[in-house]
Amino acid sequence: MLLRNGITRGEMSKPLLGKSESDQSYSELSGMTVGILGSGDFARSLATCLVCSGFKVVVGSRNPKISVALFPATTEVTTQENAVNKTDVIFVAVFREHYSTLCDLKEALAGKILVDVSNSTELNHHHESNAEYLASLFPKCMVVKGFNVISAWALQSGPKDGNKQVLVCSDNKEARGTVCQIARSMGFIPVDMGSLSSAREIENIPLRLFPSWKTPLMLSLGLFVFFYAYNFTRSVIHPYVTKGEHCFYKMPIELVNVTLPCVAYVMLSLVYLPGVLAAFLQLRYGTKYRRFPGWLDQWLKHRKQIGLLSFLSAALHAVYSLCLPMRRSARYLLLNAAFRQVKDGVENTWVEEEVWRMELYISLGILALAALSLLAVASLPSVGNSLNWREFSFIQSKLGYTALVISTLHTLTFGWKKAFDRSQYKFYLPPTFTLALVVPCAVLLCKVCLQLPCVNTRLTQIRRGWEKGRFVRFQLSEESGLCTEDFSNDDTSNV
Ligand SMILES: Cc1cc2nc3c(=O)[nH]c(=O)nc-3n(C[C@H](O)[C@H](O)[C@H](O)COP(=O)(O)OP(=O)(O)OC[C@H]3O[C@@H](n4cnc5c(N)ncnc54)[C@H](O)[C@@H]3O)c2cc1C
Ligand SMILES: NC(=O)C1=CN([C@@H]2O[C@H](COP(=O)(O)OP(=O)(O)OC[C@H]3O[C@@H](n4cnc5c(N)ncnc54)[C@H](OP(=O)(O)O)[C@@H]3O)[C@@H](O)[C@H]2O)C=CC1
Ligand code: HEM
Ligand SMILES: [Cu+2]
Ligand SMILES: [Fe+3]
Repeated sequence: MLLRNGITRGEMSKPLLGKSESDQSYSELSGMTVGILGSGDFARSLATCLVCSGFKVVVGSRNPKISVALFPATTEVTTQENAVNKTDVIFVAVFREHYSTLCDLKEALAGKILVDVSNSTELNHHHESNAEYLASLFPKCMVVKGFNVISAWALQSGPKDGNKQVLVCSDNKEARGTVCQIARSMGFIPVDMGSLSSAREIENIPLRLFPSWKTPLMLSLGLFVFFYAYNFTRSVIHPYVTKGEHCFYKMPIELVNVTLPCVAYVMLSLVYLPGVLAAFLQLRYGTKYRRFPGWLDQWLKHRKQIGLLSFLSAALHAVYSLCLPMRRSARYLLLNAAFRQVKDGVENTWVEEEVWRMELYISLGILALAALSLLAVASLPSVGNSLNWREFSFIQSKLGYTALVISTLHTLTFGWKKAFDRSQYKFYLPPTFTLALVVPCAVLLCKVCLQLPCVNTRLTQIRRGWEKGRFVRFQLSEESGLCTEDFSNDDTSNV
C-alpha cells in the first residue's frame, strides 16, 4: 500500500514528462527481490513491510523450517546460502556479535549490497561502527548503513506512526542510491548521510534520549526546588517556629501553586534574555561577524524547550489556581472567618480595592496563558511549516514579549502593596513574587533600552552587515535606496 502511492505518482507523471530518472528506478524496483538474513523481530517486520510495498522477499535462516511460520505467506524462507544466491540486496537483521558466523557466505555475497540495520547497545561501544565492522568482514560487498533508526514496531505499523526518516550512508554511491529508493518505496524519507564513516553517528541516534531537553529540564527543576524551598521556609517553617502553627497541609497545593507560577514566569524571561544579551554583545563588538561565546550559543538554541517548559508550568499553575477554592481547607478557613465575623457583628467585609485587585490579576493571568498557548501551538512543526519565517518570528518574538508583559502585570497586580508591607517579610525574606520579578523586569527594561531610536538604528545597521571602524561591507544605497547614510569609519558612535 505504501509503495503504491510512490509508484502511481511515478507512473502518472510518465506520459507527461517522459522518462525521468526516478520513474525508471521505481519500475526497476517493483517486483525486485530483496533478501533478509535472520528471522527475528526486525526481520519479520521488515519482510512484512517490503511485501506490502510490492517487493519479493527471500529470508535466509539457520532453521528455515521453524522460521517459515513467522513470515507472511508470500515470503520465501530458506537457508542462508540459498537466500543470498537469489538476490543482490541483502538486509543483515542479525546482531553484531553474530556477524562473524556469516563468514561462510563470503563467496556467495561478493559484489552484493549488504544493508546493516544494527544498533549499538551503548554510545561508542566499539572502536569501529557496526557497519564498518561488517565492511571489514566482507571487503567484496557494498555495505550500506540504514533503517536502524526505525523500530521493528514502526516498520510493522507502516510509516504513518513515528519517525519517517531513514538515514542512509555508504562508501558506494550506487548502493546508497538503491537503498534510498527501497526506503522511499516503503513510504519512508531517505536522508543521504554520505560515506560509511557517518555510520557511527547514525548508530548513536537511537540511543539518545531527548538531548536538547536535558539542560532546560534541569533548569526548571532547579528553579522549582529553589522556589519551593523558599516558600516552604516562609509559609510552613516560619509559622511553626514563631507561633507553633502547623501549616504542613499547604505542601501539596498551596506551595506548589506559588512555586509553579514563579518557575513559569522566570523561565519565560529566560527565553528572551539571551536575545537581549546577544543584541548587547553585537553592539559592543560593533559587528555581527563575530561568534557569540559558547554558552550564549547553546542558550539561544534551547529557547524553544525553555519556552515550552514555561508554558507547561503556567498551564499547571492555572489548573492549580482553579482548584484553590474547592479544597476542604479553604472551606474550613472560610467558615471560621464567617463565624468570627458573625460573633464580632460585622455585616460587610467587602473591600473594594481587594476586589479590583483580584479581578484584574486573574483576568491578566488568563490572557497571559492564552498568549503562551498560541506560542506553543505555533511551535508545532505542522503549524510552523504553514507560516513563513516572518510570520513565525513575529509570533515567537512579539507575542512572546506580549506574554511576558502581561505576566508581569499579572504578578504586579497580584503582589500590589505586599512588597511594602512589613508583615509579609518572614525571617526577613521578602514575598516570593518580588524575587520572581527580578529577571523578567530586567529583561523588559533592557528590551525597552534596545528599542530606543538611537540604539535601535545602530543595531539594525549592525545586523545588515555594518561594522564599527570599517567601511561598509556592502552598499545597499545604489540598488535599493534603503540606506542613504554613509556609515564609514565613525568611531564616535551614537550608542
Ligand atoms: C511556548 C513557547 C514556545 C516556543 N516555541 C519556539 C519554537 O518552536 N521555535 C523557536 O525557535 N523558539 C520558540 N520559542 C522561543 C522564543 O519564542 C523564540 O526563540 C523567539 O524568537 C525569541 O525572540 P527574541 O525576540 O528574543 O529573539 P530573536 O528573534 O532571536 O531576535 C530579536 C530580534 O533581533 C533580530 N535578529 C536577531 N538576530 C539577528 C541577526 N543575526 N540578523 C538580523 N536580525 C537579527 C530578530 O529579527 C528579532 O527582531 C518558544 C517560546 C515559548 C514561550
Ligand atoms: N528490534 C528492533 O526494533 C530493531 C532492531 N534492529 C537491529 O536488527 C538486528 C536484529 O534485531 P532483532 O530482530 O530485534 O533481533 P532478534 O534476536 O529477534 O533476531 C536476531 C536473528 O538473528 C539470526 N541469527 C543469525 N545468526 C545468528 C547467531 N549466530 N546467533 C543468534 N542469532 C543469529 C536469528 O535468525 P535465524 O535463527 O533464523 O538465523 C535471529 O532470529 C539487530 O542488529 C538490531 O540492532 C534495528 C532497529 C530496530
Ligand atoms: C489561567 C491563567 C492563570 C490564572 C487563573 C492565574 C491565577 C493566579 C492566582 C490565583 C495566583 C495567586 C496564587 C496564590 O494565591 O498564591 C497567581 C499568582 C501568580 N501567577 Fe498566575 N494565573 C494564571 C496564569 C499565569 C501565567 C501565564 C503566569 C506567568 C507565566 C503567572 C504567574 C504568576 C505569578 C508569578 C504569581 C505569583 C506567585 C506568588 O508569588 O505567590 N500566572 N496566579
Ligand atoms: Cu508497508
Ligand atoms: Fe560488545
